[in-house]
Amino acid sequence: MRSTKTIHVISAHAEGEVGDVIVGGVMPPPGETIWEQSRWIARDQTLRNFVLNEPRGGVFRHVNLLVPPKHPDADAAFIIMEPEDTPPMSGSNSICVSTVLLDSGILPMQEPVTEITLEAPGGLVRVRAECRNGKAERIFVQNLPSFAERLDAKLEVEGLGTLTVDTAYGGDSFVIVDAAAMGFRLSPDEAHDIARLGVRITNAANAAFGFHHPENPDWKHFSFCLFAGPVEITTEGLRAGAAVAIQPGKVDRSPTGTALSARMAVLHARGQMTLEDRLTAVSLIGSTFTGRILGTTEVGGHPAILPEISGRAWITGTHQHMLDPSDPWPEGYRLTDTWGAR
Ligand SMILES: O=C(O)[C@H]1NCC[C@@H]1O
Repeated sequence: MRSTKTIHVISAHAEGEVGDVIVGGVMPPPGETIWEQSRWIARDQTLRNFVLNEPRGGVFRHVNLLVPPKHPDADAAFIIMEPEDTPPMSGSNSICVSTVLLDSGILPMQEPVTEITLEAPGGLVRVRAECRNGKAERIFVQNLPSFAERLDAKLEVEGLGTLTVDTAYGGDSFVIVDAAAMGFRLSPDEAHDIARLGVRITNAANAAFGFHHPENPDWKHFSFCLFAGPVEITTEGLRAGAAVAIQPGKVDRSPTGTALSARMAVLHARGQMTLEDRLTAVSLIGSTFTGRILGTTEVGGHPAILPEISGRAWITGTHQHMLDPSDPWPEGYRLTDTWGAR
């Protein structure tokens, strides 16, 4: 056996969505801040290609690189690599990272509750983990300040006509469409159509509006399209289906923590969700994240909420990714049969 790289990974999923964690074998990238380091990873592409492309990755995989924190309050920091983007924050990935840090012993666990602070590229996120018998059973993440951007905007999508959409930020940028108005019940058999249409809607919103974050001028595009199900009132709070199309064309298996945060910001802006409410988002595979609004704030003078999301993650294995120097595809490859719903 010979290898010019050995990258140590603990694999995990959060409510169905894969979020692997690189725990060794990669030096921290250059940059004064975690955001700058994440921009370096996004520009350089070498690590992204190595772990995300086939034969080591696939379109379903997200990979997180642990790096030493820059902020004095942070216990750990991570850079998120998604199929096409290297985003400010991610709900499922932050839940996977927290679970791997605690369940594998990288950070000490205290039962019944462990509190840690993580530094995501977009900022600090406080994490509370409910822990029992050495397992972080539920992770609560205080996500980045989230805000509604446009409400009831008109968006022309070729072949679909004029759609009424909301746009919002929940740690990442969303176009939000009404699932029922698009003809979806949000059942698993609709995944391919949701992926395909979602990418068209995201691309149309990028062409028509572009995204603007008042404090992060680098994040200029919409990453995702959320197909939002109707909000039902149950004895346990509010409940709604959620399916998120991820570039280049797949559906999040989890209910998407950033989407839940974005949706809570929109519901709050419309006066349809208060600080007393809980909103449970249900994914196409029936998994759930639950959210609440901890308070209100401002982002660059824009009204925003402080969201908390919670969900569960499980470790699925460990890998040592290697590169034989004679491998003709050191950066791997992507083909459109699986890389993007057509
Ligand atoms: O939960 C989330 O926010 C994420 N899931 C995969 C894509 C998003 O970043």
